[in-house]
Amino acid sequence: MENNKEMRAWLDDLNLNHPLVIAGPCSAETEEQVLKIAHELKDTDVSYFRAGIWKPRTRPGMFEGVGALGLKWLQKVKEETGMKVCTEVANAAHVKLALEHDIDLLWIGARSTVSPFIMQEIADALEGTDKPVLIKNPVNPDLALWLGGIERIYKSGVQNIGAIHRGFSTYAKTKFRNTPEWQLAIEFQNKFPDIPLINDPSHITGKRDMIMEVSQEALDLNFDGLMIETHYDPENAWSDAAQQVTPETLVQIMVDLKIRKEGSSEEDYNKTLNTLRAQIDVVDNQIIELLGKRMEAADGIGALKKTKNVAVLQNKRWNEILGKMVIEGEQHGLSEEFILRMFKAVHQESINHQEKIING
Ligand SMILES: O=C(O)C(=O)C[C@]1(C(=O)O)C=C[C@@H](O)C=C1
Repeated sequence: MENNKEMRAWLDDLNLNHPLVIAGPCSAETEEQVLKIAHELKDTDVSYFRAGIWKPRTRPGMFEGVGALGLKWLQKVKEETGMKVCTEVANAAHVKLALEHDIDLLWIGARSTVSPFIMQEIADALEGTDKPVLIKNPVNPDLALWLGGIERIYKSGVQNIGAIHRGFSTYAKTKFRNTPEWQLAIEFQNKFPDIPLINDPSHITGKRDMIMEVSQEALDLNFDGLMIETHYDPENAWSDAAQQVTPETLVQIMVDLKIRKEGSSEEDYNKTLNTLRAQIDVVDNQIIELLGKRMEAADGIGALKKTKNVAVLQNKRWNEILGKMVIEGEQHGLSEEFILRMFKAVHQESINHQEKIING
């Protein structure tokens, strides 16, 4: 699969002057609930009304969605509000039913994207459809698996394609429900700049009061749109109650979000930008030179350890370095998270160098 300008045609054809907005409840609960939310979203920036009807839940016995009945409610939303509608599909039977009910856009969830077998089954069922199909990232931060899933759908003749970034599972406790790992989204855009990329702040944050900040970060990183779970009574929603916002809050978020331009043609801006970029280029070269010097010293240590048969890993020394660098970093406005990530990478490179020498 190669990047291709046509991949974003379905989005460009909407001619929006704002990011694409997909909103609606996590789950369709009742016909009244679906229609009430849809009417509240009707005259807003929302282009696609969403509602989950087949819900993949972590444990059995939880509310697993109303099933095919919900497709009729989505059809009613279309008739009554004129909004396009969308839902998640997780197997060939879902695809068949969704297409039969003329659902306008389908998405594939993170728990499906992890499985090449289920992705192939869904791809085969979608063959040749002109409905846009959006593929959520797999639960684990694996860009190749995400792209592989998209490729399966694309290869079955689905031209109108897109991706949803919903964050990634992690064992570590973080402030997110699913950590965004923004680097992965950036890499995605570098490889496929024309596949529309939609951010899902609801699943990334798991908390409604963080949705604004994550949505803004997504727009700052050139995302094409947002999918935000919306319910008139979030606290009493049948699923994901903590992360849904009311239609009023959604409208306010859309007003408050700053939409960034790709660049500016103003001369002053470009002059200053170029000066600052030149500074960055100089510093980047210095960093590389210094890292090279650091590795030369590590090579020396490796050679020395080889003569005395001493282990490469020296945890006491390593912890001293980390502790000192975190404090030093703080004094230079560098976050602990960054310092830890950076020095762990430096340490690993040093170990790799020494391994070569000691076992060479
Ligand atoms: O000080 C050492 O013994 C080293 O091998 C250097 C170094 C480092 O790169 O800073 C690398 C490996 C050890 O775990 C500790 C520190």
